[in-house]
Amino acid sequence: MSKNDLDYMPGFGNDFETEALPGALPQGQNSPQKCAYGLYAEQLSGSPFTAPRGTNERSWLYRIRPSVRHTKRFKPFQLPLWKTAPQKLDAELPIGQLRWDPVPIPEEKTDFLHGVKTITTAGDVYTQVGMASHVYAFNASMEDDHFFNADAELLLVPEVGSLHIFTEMGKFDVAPGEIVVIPRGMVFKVSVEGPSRGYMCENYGAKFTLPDRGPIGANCLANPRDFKTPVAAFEQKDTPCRVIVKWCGNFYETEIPHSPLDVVAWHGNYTPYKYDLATYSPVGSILFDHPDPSIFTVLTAPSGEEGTANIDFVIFPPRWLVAEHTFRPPWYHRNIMSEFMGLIQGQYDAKEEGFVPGGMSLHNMMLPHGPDSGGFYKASNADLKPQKLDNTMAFMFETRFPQLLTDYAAKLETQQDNYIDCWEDLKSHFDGTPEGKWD
Ligand SMILES: O=C(O)Cc1cc(O)ccc1O
Ligand SMILES: [Fe+2]
Repeated sequence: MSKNDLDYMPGFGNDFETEALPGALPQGQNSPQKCAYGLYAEQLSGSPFTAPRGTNERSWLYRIRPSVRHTKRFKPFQLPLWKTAPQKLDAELPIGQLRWDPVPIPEEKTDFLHGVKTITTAGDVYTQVGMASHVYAFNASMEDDHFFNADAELLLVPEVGSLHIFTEMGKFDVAPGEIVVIPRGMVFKVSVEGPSRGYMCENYGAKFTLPDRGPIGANCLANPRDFKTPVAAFEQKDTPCRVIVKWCGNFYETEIPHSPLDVVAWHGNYTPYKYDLATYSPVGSILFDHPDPSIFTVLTAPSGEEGTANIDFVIFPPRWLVAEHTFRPPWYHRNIMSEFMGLIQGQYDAKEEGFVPGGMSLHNMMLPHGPDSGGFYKASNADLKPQKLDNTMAFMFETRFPQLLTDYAAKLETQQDNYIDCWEDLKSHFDGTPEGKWD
């Protein structure tokens, strides 16, 4: 392999092409009678063959062995804390509002797959709608184990520790502050240097794409060139390996005598990619009032119904607050969409205390929420000069479906029993006068 096998190509949804050995990628056709280097040609389809051009996704992989040689007989594999929708709604479990402190990172040797714990599931994997919100916490690399998820596209949001991800289509380094998206069906393994923690969204539905910008125009928000797809990289390893598969909520393993990461060249538009959240160019209110948080959407997974996302991935990045005569933090609200939030860094402006990096909150369909009492009084009395919100990076997995809690999440010892009390000190200021009473 060349020393540049950790290189990236810019662009979102481009038709890329890349080869780790010169001449490995056929030119002018997909299926030569015999491929260079004796490789096998294989198509990986991310959309039905007949999807409209704008959503048609597939890649051609040129590999040492075809994927059918990377899956032998399957036997069941257990990952009991990684759950899948549909879950039955357990009347004993709370619906929210809920908040948790960070999950501890295990001390015993734990790899990525065993580090995933499901917090909520939504929709239905069998009909390819909905999602799951997970946390991961682990400390060991997958050496000879590999994984692919037939159920979902994966969006990983690291909070502690960089992830080194070797996919069929190339290698990534993903640091906290960056995100990575791995398409449904793609084989990969995750390596780490030490304790690692973050969040993960499983998208059972249509792939994440960039939101339309409407009147914002052709620039800002997440710009396509800031998305990075790796160049081809492969390993030729003829020692025992395992492939673990997630398929309709069950896990299976299969043992093979070689590495499945053997793609020497590829071309196409069905690819993994990473994105640095610091390159997001937020657009906001520059005179008064507070826009809906959809203005901070990084990626959206459409549901088929216009404007109603299966999932929106939204961030709350560092930014200037300049609105005049305005209550600047999030307003109080109830929402038909369900909001799972996490914090990658610093503080969130609606919750200065209690919501810490690695923690999470759940504000489910139609359940009221908004700034805690401290935040409300501070913002109501603030001097409204321009203010820079620094040292902050929160995010939201927002879905049109109710997010059902797992038993694990409901019983997690880091759940804050007193979360609901953060609104306890919001008083009535109504005394019949237009000024109200504020003492
Ligand atoms: O609940 C939250 O904190 C997320 C959020 C932020 C905001 O500015 C407006 C609405 C909203 O749901
Ligand atoms: Fe909200």
